[in-house]
Amino acid sequence: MSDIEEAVRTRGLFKSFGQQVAVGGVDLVVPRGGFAGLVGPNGAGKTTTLSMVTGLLRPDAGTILIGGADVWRDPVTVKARIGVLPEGLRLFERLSGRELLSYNGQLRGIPKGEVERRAEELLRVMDLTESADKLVVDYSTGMRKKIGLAAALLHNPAVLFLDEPFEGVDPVSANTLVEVLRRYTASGSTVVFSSHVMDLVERLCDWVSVMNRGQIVAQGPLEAVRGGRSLNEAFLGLVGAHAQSSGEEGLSWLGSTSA
Ligand SMILES: Nc1ncnc2c1ncn2[C@@H]1O[C@H](COP(=O)(O)OP(=O)(O)OP(=O)(O)O)[C@@H](O)[C@H]1O
Repeated sequence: MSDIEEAVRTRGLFKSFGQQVAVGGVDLVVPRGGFAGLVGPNGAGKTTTLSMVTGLLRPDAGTILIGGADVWRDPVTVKARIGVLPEGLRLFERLSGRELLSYNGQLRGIPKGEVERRAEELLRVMDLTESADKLVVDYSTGMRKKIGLAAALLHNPAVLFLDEPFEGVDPVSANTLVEVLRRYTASGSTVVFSSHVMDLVERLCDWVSVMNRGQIVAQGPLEAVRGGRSLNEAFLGLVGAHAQSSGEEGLSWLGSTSA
């Protein structure tokens, strides 16, 4: 794949926190127009990788290109191209949903009338019109994810990064998010999202990167990574989860009461 066809390309990405190597030389690739899942067990380094890729955390070493532009050398170009739904979702809580979108649009330099038009459409598609004037602090988890996604989409980015977008989201809201994301990728844009939910990744993604202990252990088209198994089976094999789950030896005290 040439750099032109790659929406995201990291080389030798590295980050440690003291003695802890969080990301140990990652070459992440996501093809343009792909719907990509970044999966891995807790602590694998997904959030640290996405934070560096989106310009939120400076790498110790390595390079990151988004659509061929270097994230840390050319941050203005890259930030205009990307949308981010970060982990923990720190939003401006004292704004209403509508104000949040309006504020984001103005920060992005989009003309006011256009911001209003896009914001109303996004609120409608996300089923948030009735709550548009409520403060974000009073939103539920699912509503926060939806308004966060709306804010990340408002400037029509070429690449959208989502850290655990479906966590804590009910099936109805998850369905709305999926529909919006499908529509977005159908037009040639790229989505990269991290998740623990293999079924969802299998259903949505055409490209998968599997991380374990700060490394990419498998990466490519979904079918190739699965290799004829379910993604969950392939994942457990890749991250060595069978070896870790020595349930028969430990926890002998658990479940032994007979009250
Ligand atoms: N700010 C930090 N300071 C110290 N250690 C950190 C920090 N951020 C992450 N780490 C460590 O780096 C490793 C990777 O963490 P990271 O949050 O990137 O994993 P993850 O794959 O996103 O995990 P999860 O699926 O649990 O969210 C972990 O061992 C974590 O403890």
